[in-house]
Amino acid sequence: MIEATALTKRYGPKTAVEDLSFTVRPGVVTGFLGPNGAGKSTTMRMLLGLDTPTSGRALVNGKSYADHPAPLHEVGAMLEARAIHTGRSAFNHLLALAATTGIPRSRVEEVIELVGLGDVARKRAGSFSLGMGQRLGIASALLGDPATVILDEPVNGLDPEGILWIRNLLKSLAAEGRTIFVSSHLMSEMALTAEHLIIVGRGRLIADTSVAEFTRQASSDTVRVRTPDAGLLRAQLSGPDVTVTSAESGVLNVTGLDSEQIGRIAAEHGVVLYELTPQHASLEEAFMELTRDAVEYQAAVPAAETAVAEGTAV
Ligand SMILES: Nc1ncnc2c1ncn2[C@@H]1O[C@H](COP(=O)(O)OP(=O)(O)OP(=O)(O)O)[C@@H](O)[C@H]1O
Repeated sequence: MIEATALTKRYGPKTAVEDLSFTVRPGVVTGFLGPNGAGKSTTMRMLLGLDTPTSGRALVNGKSYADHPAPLHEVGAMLEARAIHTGRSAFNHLLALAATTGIPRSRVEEVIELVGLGDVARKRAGSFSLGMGQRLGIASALLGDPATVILDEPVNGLDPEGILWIRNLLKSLAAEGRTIFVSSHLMSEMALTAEHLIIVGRGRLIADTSVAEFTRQASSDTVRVRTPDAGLLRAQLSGPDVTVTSAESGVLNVTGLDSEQIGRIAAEHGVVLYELTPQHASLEEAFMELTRDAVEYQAAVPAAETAVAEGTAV
């Protein structure tokens, strides 16, 4: 369990995290999402005692990181996958880490198998690909068999097979009852991996929601209708909450009625339909919309596009 309460971090005049409160529960993967510079890494560093909050509190399994007598058994983390001694083999890297915390050699062998590094464990970690480095970072995080696992952008730069592997691993760790908190700036990836989402922007909480709820809200209720009788159908689709727009000939975009209702009205009036499609905004679009104002370094949008986006005729 992770509990952040009114967490704030300032670096001089820069506020990286501001009054951030959330709870991460065991048993599900929780995604920590936000655009670049939103404060995800800073929050994770405070959870791990690597940064001191300016104010507020960060607890992992009921205590601050520093108050745990054996923190590696409580929380395993990967913040910087490449923070390893490149001259050492993966096996020796993990063995050295284990030795400092009284973890037996057998556990080192266990995590090497768990992350699929068995064949290369004796090779120098410096020769590892990005994916192998990520696996080694995750092996280090899991070494102490921790109840809570915190990973900062673990899928960054991985190939599809590596992404699928991490996704399945995180789900299985959560199914064992662990607390899994994983950051990303990719909504589409998190939607496939996480069950719950904490979304931040400019250091502040924007949303604390389940993936299912986020997906439901992201789905717009517009239905695209293609018909040779657009004028006739349009006249029949009236109602106080119904809006019909048309951007191209023979195509109507209808809100306020679902596809079944539109299909029935069309049938009643003998209108031929070529297409009747509910439209869904992509999760990535919904995420970008939600965090639009919180993006720190926005690309300049040409004036004409801004006008169109804001509904101004140009
Ligand atoms: N040590 C520091 N000194 C000054 N500013 C910092 C420091 N660390 C982070 N910041 C600033 O705080 C803000 C939050 O940074 P942070 O790295 O936590 O964001 P993030 O969400 O992890 O972003 P990214 O996805 O780019 O890693 C940024 O504006 C960053 O420049």
